[in-house]
Amino acid sequence: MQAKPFLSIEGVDMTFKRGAATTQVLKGIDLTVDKGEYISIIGHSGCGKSTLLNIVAGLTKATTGVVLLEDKVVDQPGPDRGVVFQNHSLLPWLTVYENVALAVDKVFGKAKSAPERREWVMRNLELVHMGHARDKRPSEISGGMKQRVGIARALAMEPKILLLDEPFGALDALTRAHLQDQVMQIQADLGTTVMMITHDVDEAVLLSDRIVMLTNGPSANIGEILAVPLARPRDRIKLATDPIYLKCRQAVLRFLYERNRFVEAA
Ligand SMILES: Nc1ncnc2c1ncn2[C@@H]1O[C@H](COP(=O)(O)OP(=O)(O)OP(=O)(O)O)[C@@H](O)[C@H]1O
Repeated sequence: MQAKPFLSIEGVDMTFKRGAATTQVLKGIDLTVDKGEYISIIGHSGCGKSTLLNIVAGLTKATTGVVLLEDKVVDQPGPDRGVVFQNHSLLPWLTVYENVALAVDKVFGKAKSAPERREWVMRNLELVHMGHARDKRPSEISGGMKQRVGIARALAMEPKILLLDEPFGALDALTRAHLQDQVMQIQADLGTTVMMITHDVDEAVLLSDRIVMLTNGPSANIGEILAVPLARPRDRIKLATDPIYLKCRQAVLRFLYERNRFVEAA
């Protein structure tokens, strides 16, 4: 008998209704993700990437179809799915430590003692190298640092899967590269399963085990899935001339700019 998939998206359609108008955004999405896999979702603006991630997060209910995480139906948000958005969602009146502690207390309030929870908050801040800024408020740290705290907060809930919605999209190129390396390191250390939305072809190839390419909407579906057979750990400088890297990069570019060229809606 075949093993059950870790995450399974089955026959997902999504139609939004506004008054008499209806728009079908996603049509017939089927995807399975293995435990420990790093999956990227790529596609042109407005094709439905965030909608798909929100359905997996339990923030949006699919019109038809089902999402199963370890065989359990996803029908609401839960701590087994840690979500990080492009723009950090830290509470501005709390410190870095308190932002993470809020999530930890909510999830582990009963299971861990107060000292254990404090140690766990700090361990997760250290994981993203933010322990030194524990007493700062979000307004006192950079955009990249805020994203790192957001990642620490998501990881501190010990989610089964990390859902990243363009987590590096608002960052400058150097900060972005630094954070990509950190996320790769964390994933190698913890074996986290990740589903990440990105617009960035190099980011998708560098980080992913597989790249899921969505066709243009309306009624977007999965046009192609590309396996990225690059050994880990991955080094961005060495990969810049690696023939497998270049071949994967070209395959994604071809999909996006030849077969599914972006057409701006009228
Ligand atoms: N709550 C909603 N109500 C109505 N339409 C929506 C809603 N959420 C998303 N849409 C529409 O669904 C389509 C897909 O949006 P979505 O944000 O999922 O795309 P995306 O691929 O993530 O875009 P981008 O790359 O620009 O972030 C868009 O046309 C958007 O206007």
